[in-house]
Amino acid sequence: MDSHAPTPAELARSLSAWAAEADDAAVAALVAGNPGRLPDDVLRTIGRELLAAERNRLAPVRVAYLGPEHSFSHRAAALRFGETADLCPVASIGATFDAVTRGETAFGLVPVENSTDGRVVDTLAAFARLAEADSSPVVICGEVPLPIHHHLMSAGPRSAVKRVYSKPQALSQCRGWLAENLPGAEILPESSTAAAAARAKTEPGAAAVGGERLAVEHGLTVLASQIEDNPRNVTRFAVLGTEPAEPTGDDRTALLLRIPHEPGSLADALAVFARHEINLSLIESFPLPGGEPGYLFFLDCDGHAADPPVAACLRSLGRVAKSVSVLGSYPRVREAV
Ligand SMILES: O=C(O)C(=O)C[C@]1(C(=O)O)C=C[C@@H](O)C=C1
Repeated sequence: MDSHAPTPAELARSLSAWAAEADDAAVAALVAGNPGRLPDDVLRTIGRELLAAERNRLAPVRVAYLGPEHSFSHRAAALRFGETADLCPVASIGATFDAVTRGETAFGLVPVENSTDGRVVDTLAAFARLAEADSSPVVICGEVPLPIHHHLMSAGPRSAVKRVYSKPQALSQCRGWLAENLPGAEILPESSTAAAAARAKTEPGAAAVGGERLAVEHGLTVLASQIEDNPRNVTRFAVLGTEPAEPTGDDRTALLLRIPHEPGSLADALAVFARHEINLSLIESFPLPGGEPGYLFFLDCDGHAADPPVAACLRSLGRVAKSVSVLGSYPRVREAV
């Protein structure tokens, strides 16, 4: 018998872990039986928000995200935990990890990879630090694939734009459009799309690249819409938490692998996945922290670390790698929301 009564924080964590999957099933059923004239996506949003509001009423959940408000990370956090959750903006991706590590928030949302621009370096660097520290309680317990549409916004007219600010990943996702349409403008980094919009509001000659909501909230004019180079631009966010997610039968596992810096060691590691018939959906190399020669490899594979085939694969991998860290196993979300 479990004699330990859950604390409010534990209750909040397990409620929201439960609710994310339950929401998916409940909302799918609601949409399948859509009785009225509301479009399915509107019904889906209402269903999700109502369930999240009830969950947050029972046990409010705190979630850290790269702010300020109305960044894409904010959007991903609101989609996953509801607008009624206690959504806490922080200044950087590293600070999102810190908030969860220190228990200041139960969860955090961080961008991992983008369909146009690839990996988000700050996030991989934070995971690399986490694996080095190996006592960290932080795990990936979910994912949010979010369609990303960028807009050029400013307080002044397009003819006055001399500088364009945004997060480097956002600027890179619009690289072609910016080169073609604003060849004379300086392209400058900001800590987030939301920070760029705040700057565009006050700095003459400045424009920002970011989501439409930023223009509304800051009273900026949208000078050009949907300027991303790839119309199917999607960023996948990881949900950070401290409770591992249970297997669901359709999961993904994120791994960090350190292998000997010698010929054939990557091929040996990949051969283990082939032998165990485990499919890989991501592989990224990353320089070792501290400048040692060699690389870390981030891998995503199908299945949960507790599934017998994945567990067997991880055991074999342990024999060819210097170290294998499981960053988290979590339910796969197949469709961007
Ligand atoms: O700047 C933001 O709005 C963020 O949430 C960060 C971020 C990222 O770094 O990938 C998230 C989604 C988009 O790809 C662009 C920017």
